[in-house]
Amino acid sequence: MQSIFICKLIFNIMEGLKDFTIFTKKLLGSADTYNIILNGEHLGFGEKLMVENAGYAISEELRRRYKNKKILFVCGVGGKGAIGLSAARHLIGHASVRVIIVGDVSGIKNKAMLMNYRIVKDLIEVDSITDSNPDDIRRHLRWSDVVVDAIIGIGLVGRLSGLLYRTIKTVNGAGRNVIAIDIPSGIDPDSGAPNIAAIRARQVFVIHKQKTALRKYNADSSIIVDIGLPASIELFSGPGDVRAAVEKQRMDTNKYERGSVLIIGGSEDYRGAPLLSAFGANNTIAALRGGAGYVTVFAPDGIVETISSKSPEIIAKGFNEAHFGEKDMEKLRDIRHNALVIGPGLSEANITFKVVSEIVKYEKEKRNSIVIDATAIKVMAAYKNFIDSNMVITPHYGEFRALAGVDVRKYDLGKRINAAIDFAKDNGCILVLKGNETIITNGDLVKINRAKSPALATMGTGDVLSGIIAAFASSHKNLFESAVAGVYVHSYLGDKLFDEKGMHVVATDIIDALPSFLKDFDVITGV
Ligand SMILES: NC(=O)C1=CN([C@@H]2O[C@H](COP(=O)(O)OP(=O)(O)OC[C@H]3O[C@@H](n4cnc5c(N)ncnc54)[C@H](O)[C@@H]3O)[C@@H](O)[C@H]2O)[C@@H](O)CC1
Repeated sequence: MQSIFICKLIFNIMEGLKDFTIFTKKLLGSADTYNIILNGEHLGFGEKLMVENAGYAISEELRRRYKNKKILFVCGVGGKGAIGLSAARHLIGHASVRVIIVGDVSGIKNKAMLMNYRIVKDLIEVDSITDSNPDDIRRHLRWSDVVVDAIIGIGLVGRLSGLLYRTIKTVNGAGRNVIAIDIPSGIDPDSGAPNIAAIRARQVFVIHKQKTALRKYNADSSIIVDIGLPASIELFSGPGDVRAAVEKQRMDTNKYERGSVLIIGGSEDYRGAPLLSAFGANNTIAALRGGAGYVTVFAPDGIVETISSKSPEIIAKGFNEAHFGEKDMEKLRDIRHNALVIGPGLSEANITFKVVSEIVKYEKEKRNSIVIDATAIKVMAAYKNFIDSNMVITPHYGEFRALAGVDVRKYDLGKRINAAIDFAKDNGCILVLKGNETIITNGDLVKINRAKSPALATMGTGDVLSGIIAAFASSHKNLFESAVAGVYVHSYLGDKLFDEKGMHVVATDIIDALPSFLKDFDVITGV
C-alpha cells in the first residue's frame, strides 16, 4: 500500500518538477550512503536487496565486457565483499570465476555476505586468505585476466590492517586489469586520500551515485551501477536523517559543550508556548547527550515566576516587557546558548524592529543558529532583510502567505516545493514549510516529511518542533540537516503516539516520548 502511494506521490512531484534528482545530493559521502541504507531499511528496501541488485547489475556489466575472460573476485567480509560475492554468484556459469575471501570467514557478520558465501562455496571452491597464508592470493592472480576489487569500501576506519595492506599491494603488483566496486579499497571514504595502500583500479563501478571519495581518483572510466533504489529513499526523510544530525558524544563531555538553547518567547496570554519549546529542546538534548542539557527561557518579566515554577530543569530569565532595552540585551548576551528559538507565545508588542535587529546581529556574530517561529515569523515578514543563512524559518501555510505573499494551500506538492525553494533561495535561509507533507529546503536540497496521521494538528506541537530543531542545531553544524532531523523525529513520534492514543495526543506526549526514541541513535566514543 505504502509503496503504491509513494510511487503516486513521486509521479505527482515529477509532473510539477520534471526531475526529483535535482533536489538530492549530487555526490555522496560515506555518512550519506549509510543514511540512505538506513532510510531504505525503513521503507522495506533492505540492504540485502541493495546488495542483490548491485551484484546482479555488476555481473551483467562484467558479462557484457569480459565474456571470455577469467575473473577473480577479491572480497572482504563487509558490505562491499557481499556485493562482490553476489556478482560472482550471478556470473558463475557465464564466465570463468574464482572467489577469494580476505579475512576470517568464521567472523562474517554481514547477512548478505553470509548468504552469498554459503551459496557460492557450494558451487565453486572459495579460498580465504588470512595472516597465516597471505600469499596464497598470488596463484589466483596469475590465473586471472580481470580482478574485481570487493575488499573494503566506505566502511574503512583508521589504518588498514596488515592483511588488507598486503593484499592491496599484491593485487596492485600483479598488473591485472582491476575493477573496483563502489570506491577502490584503501581510499578514504570521504576525501579519497589513500590509506597506507590503495587499490589502483582502471575502472570503478560506483554503486547508486557518484561518491565524494572519487572526486580526484584517476581511473580510465567509472560507471554508475543502478541498484534500483526508489527516489523516495533520498527525497523523503527517515531515520537516516536523524543519524546524520546526531553528533558522536565523548564520555567526558560536559553539559555546556553539548549545546545549549535559548528560547525567547511568552506573553501574558501565552505562558505555556515557550515552555513547550524549552521542554522539547531539553528532552532532545538530554536524549542525544545523556543527562539534562542547558535550556533557558527568556520571557517578559511578568511571567518569569510562572515559568520557573513549572520545572527545575529550565532556567527562566525576564526582560522588560514594556521596553526591551540595552539591559535586556546584556542579559541575553550573558545567557549561554548556541542555538536560539525566537517567537513561541511572544507578543508582537515585545519585539520591535530594533530588538529583532540587535538580537539577529548578535546571534550572527556568535555564529549561533536561530529558529524563527510563530510571532517572530510575522516580524520577519515585515523585515525580510534580516533573514540570513543561520536561520530556520518554520511557517505553516498561513504564515508562509504573510512571509512570501503566496498562498500554497491549493497547490499540489510539486508547486509547493517550487514555492518553498524560491523563498529559501531568494532569502538565503532554511525553510520548513509545515503541513501534512512538510517541505524542508535550503534552496538547493529538498526533503519531504510525510505525516501518516493528523496527530500533530493540535496546540503547542509547533512550539515543541522549534525546540527540537534548535536542540539538534545546538550541537550539529549543518542547519539544514538539523531541521530535517527535527521535523522527522517530531512527525515520527506524532504518528507513533497516534497509533496508541488516536486524536488524543497532546504536545507534552511528544516531549515525553523523545528520549526513548532518540536513545537508539546514540554514538558514544571513548568508552
Ligand atoms: N547505496 C550504496 O552506495 C550502497 C553501498 N553498499 C556497499 O556496502 C559498503 C559498505 O559496507 P560496510 O559498512 O560493511 O563496509 P565495507 O565493506 O567497506 O567494510 C567494512 C569491513 O571492513 C572492516 N574494516 C574497517 N576498517 C578497517 C581497517 N582499517 N582495516 C581492516 N579492516 C577494516 C570492518 O571491520 C568491516 O568488516 C559500501 O562500500 C558499498 O560497496 C551496499 O551496502 C548497498 C548500498
